[in-house]
Amino acid sequence: MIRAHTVEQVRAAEARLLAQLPEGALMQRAAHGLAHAVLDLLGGGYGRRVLLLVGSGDNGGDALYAGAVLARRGAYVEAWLLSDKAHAAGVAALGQAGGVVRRLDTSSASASDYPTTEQPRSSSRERAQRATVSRRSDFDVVVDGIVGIGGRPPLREGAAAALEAVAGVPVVAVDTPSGVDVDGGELVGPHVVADVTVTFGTHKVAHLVDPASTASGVVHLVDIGLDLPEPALEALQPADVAALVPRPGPHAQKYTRGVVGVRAGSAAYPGAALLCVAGAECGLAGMVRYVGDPSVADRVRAARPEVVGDGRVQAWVVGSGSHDGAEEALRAALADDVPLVVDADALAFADRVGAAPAVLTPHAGELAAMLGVERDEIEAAPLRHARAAAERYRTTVLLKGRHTLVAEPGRPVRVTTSGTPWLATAGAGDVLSGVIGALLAAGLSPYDAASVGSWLHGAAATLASQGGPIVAGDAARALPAVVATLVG
Ligand SMILES: NC(=O)C1=CN([C@@H]2O[C@H](COP(=O)(O)OP(=O)(O)OC[C@H]3O[C@@H](n4cnc5c(N)ncnc54)[C@H](OP(=O)(O)O)[C@@H]3O)[C@@H](O)[C@H]2O)[C@@H](O)CC1
Ligand SMILES: [K+]
Repeated sequence: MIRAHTVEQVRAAEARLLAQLPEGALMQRAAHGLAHAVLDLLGGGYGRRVLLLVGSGDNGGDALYAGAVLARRGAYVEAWLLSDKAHAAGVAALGQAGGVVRRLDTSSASASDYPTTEQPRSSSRERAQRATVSRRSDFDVVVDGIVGIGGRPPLREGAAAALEAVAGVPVVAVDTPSGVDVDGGELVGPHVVADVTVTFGTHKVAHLVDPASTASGVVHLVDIGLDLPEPALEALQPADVAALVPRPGPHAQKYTRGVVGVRAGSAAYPGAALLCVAGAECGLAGMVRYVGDPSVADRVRAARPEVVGDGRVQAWVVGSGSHDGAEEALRAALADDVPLVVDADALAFADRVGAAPAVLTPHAGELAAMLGVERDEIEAAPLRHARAAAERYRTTVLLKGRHTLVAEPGRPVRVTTSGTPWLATAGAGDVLSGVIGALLAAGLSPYDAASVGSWLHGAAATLASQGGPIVAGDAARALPAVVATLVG
């Protein structure tokens, strides 16, 4: 499991550990992990050129100490101090290791080596640009030590200008890409876009949740020994999914494995029925029933002879392509008093679900309609809105996206990081709702069914895609192979 904690949780764990360790030990752990990640990226230290962007806090301290390690490995290391409060011991350590320190907030284009003398004031943007514009391509890497968990977005003007001046150079962010909203994963102004983020102790929410995760690049976690509580967020990994995927016992038969019923599709949208059934027929439940428009039911049976008609089920999937039959389909499914997946057209009636165990599966547009906000508000803050919907409906809400979120009151939000951009294709959601329905029928809780289903769907799409285009049915067809790899 990959876990992400809030700034407050990290600070509390850090305080407990700091009390047990010699002064500076924690920062040294962080800095060495950071330095080694930079060495890995550069393929060594000797002859490499490293620029440190250093803010006023310990994030800059990490960068400076890592810079000292790199300088001792033969790298040319230059630090631009963006604040006159930069970590003093770190500055001294870098100087002793042979690094060059320039104070961008007090010096001009002819930035002199640390210590500098006070220069006439000009705007921070001008100073940064003058000091950097001729050198932007000289560096092999920029280490972003501007702000970490103490930062308040967006990035300040001087820092943003320094970043602009080195655009195009690969960036390693220290702990978090500076300027992102660390706990919310939102992007509210200028921020660093990192190629690699080296973080300490635990992941932060912004590393996993969109849109901020797009600014984090590859995230490398350095263990510094923090003892942490239940996370705010978690991302299932293959071993976690393998532990949760239902398997038939030695005496299993179709009914004990669970029967999933599909009330989806309509004469107007027969394809949704076929795709939802394709997901439900992933093999994780013992049997699939289809109930719907007779002409659609004929097509489902013609395509999938294993599918049977109405009868007892352990879970229902309702709403994909149901069109104007969605309300009635939901009413009929609720009457059975079994867990259900509420998708697409049925989401408009999600209030009727009440206390029934359920997974609501909106995309951003559908969630916007449910919460009465604009779609772009959801896209700018998916985590906040997924949580709000889970509270509002008191149930499990799966918000589809590049990194799908599963929120349930009182539980860490689960984020899906399997998948491929090629999965953004018509009908993918229909397949997903069918897969989740199968997992519910097999006995998983709504929270596990939604997060495991989403992970399997993403992994199946990645397998089917092989880096190229796919259609929704390809993901459904690849899903058994993904499960076989996991449980084999
Ligand atoms: N916790 C741990 O376990 C460990 C933590 N460690 C490291 O410590 C880091 C946290 O350090 P931190 O607390 O000193 O805060 P940090 O993020 O460096 O900067 C905050 C200062 O920046 C400023 N500032 C604020 N917003 C800004 C903006 N938008 N744009 C520009 N400047 C802005 C503001 O100062 P101001 O200028 O307002 O006085 C604020 O006080 C953490 O991320 C990790 O790297 C590791 O060493 C070891 C283990
Ligand atoms: K940073």
